[in-house]
Amino acid sequence: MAVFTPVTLTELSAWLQQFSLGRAHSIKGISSGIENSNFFITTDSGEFVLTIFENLSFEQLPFYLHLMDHLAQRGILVPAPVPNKAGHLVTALHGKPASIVSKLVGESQLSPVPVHCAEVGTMLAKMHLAGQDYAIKQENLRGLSWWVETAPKVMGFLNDDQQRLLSTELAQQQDFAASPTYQALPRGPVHADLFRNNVMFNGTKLTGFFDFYFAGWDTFIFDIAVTINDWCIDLNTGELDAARADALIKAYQQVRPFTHEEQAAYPIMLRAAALRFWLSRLFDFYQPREAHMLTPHDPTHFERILRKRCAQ
Ligand SMILES: Nc1ncnc2c1ncn2[C@@H]1O[C@H](COP(=O)(O)OP(=O)(O)OP(=O)(O)O)[C@@H](O)[C@H]1O
Ligand SMILES: N[C@@H](CCO)C(=O)O
Repeated sequence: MAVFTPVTLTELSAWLQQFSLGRAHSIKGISSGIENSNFFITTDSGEFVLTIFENLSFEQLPFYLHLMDHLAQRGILVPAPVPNKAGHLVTALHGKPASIVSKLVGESQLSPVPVHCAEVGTMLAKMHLAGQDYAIKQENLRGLSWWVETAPKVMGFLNDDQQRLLSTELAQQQDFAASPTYQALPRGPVHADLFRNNVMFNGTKLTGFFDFYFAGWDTFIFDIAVTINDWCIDLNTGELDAARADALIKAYQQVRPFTHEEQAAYPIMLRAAALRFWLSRLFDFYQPREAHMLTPHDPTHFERILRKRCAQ
């Protein structure tokens, strides 16, 4: 279970006094996350999710929490952050930044069909539009600069063929990032990690996007590519499923049509999105942090997706 920072009910009860949520009834660690320590908590006011941030700083966090607040106020289905009595969305718990957000109803749809992908496409486009007047700017911390910084740290663990793939793809992404097409891509605050396990559904109805802690300013088409690379592929082969990808893109474009530059950038952005998660998974695999029974995600999954997207 990936709880890096354990919290007891007694500790929660004391900490919760700064909120207007009444008494704490229960706390239960959530095992599925790999980035932060997450807990379902029950209080006099109902059920919430408590997150202790393991990597993000007090300075970086307002971007994510105010973004969720901004989006929620514009009708995008996302968890609402709960302020403490002083109005702060982030406060220290065990010396680390922590926050409470509302608990979404529903469950993850891990075997999506086109109707789920269409729901995701529609909400993603609405989210991109709703974020356009968001005032706080913070770059995608897992963007190109991080790829350049991280590649040398994992290179020594790779075989020759993998090293070639990583170096070549990184160079091509750097070239593309310097191109006029890339510079002209529409951008804003994006989720940047909208995988199947970060969306809730009730049946075929989408009930929320969550886990915004990799969000940042980046191109909308990168966000779309990250989403397609998870929602619209066969997990066993890495092949794109045309019916699911078409459903997602068509639904997205009914709300926000692609620009000419986005059409052009789509194939290389599918590769960029695969590279980003290959790298982060390699990094987590070879440089693991302390956690109670953490199981890192398989890096070869995104290596295979990257190879497939390159071959297309
Ligand atoms: N607001 C929420 N409402 C309901 N469930 C939530 C909420 N936030 C998190 N969860 C639950 O907690 C689990 C882990 O949360 P989350 O994905 O945010 O963790 P994480 O550490 O950032 O993980 P990862 O980066 O691997 O996705 C989710 O799969 C979901 O079941
Ligand atoms: N979605 C990421 C985990 C970080 O949120 C992955 O599957 O590698």
